[in-house]
Amino acid sequence: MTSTNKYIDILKQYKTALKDEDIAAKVKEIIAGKFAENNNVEVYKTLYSCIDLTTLNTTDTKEEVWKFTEKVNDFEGTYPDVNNVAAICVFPNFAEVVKEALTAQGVKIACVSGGFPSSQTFTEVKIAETALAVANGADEIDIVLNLGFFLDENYEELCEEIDEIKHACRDAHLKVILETGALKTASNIMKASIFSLYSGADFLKTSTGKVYEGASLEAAYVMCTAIKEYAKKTGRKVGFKASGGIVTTEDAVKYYTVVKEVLGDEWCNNEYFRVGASRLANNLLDTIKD
Ligand SMILES: O=C[C@H](O)COP(=O)(O)O
Repeated sequence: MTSTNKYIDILKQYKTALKDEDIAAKVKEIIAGKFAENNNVEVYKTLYSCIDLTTLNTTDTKEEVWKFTEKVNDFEGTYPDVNNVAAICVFPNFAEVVKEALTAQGVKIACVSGGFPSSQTFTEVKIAETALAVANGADEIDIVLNLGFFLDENYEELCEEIDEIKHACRDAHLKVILETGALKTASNIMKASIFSLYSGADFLKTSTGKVYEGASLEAAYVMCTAIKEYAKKTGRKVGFKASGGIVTTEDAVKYYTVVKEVLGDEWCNNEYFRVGASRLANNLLDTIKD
């Protein structure tokens, strides 16, 4: 068997021929039936603790990243019954700054890597960037799947590259971003999810929040379905991260609702669910205070 066949055989174990209109109908049904029961302050608090608080600006400076981290430190004890965010997410060259500034307990350092956000660079560069981020303090690495390989159906190189980056992560968790806005169809999103899962992803993440359309509930539904089926077949639980354009409490509760309905309560905590966002945290706090 050639190694290309190996990847085709993996796909055959899953239902990958999905109709976009069926997925849209399913999501509509879930939100109509279940959103209201999750739209409460306890869920807002859980969501706050699932945030990967993100700054990914071309203009970010060391001083700004330091101040950004201090805000997370200052949060401790401000709301005694609200846990801090899950992680601070920055460009890899700022891992060291966050590591030095961070005093808040339990908050992880997440770094985008691997030629983020395009993923268009040499595999060797992606590996080196990842290894440097980890050496500088990253607990979590967010990379973008190589969409060029995916669209070329070059599944072998696609999966091997993720696997090599996973090794460079050592003990750090690897999140694989599918860039669902570029993949467009539910079938593509399902296939990209499966390849990422079998290449060692610890989390599947929807989007970079750059250039392409960000997260969608339909993409979340497909990715969570892949995670569920994969967990059933292999016994390995992989997390889900929604990111890109998630701003309001209502947006966040909708993603929580999809995760809960597809994956269940076991996934509704920051070990298995994250929301990557630069603008959500204060909105959630405002709704918690009201
Ligand atoms: O990974 C996180 C995203 O880049 C955040 O996107 P956002 O700025 O739309 O919240």
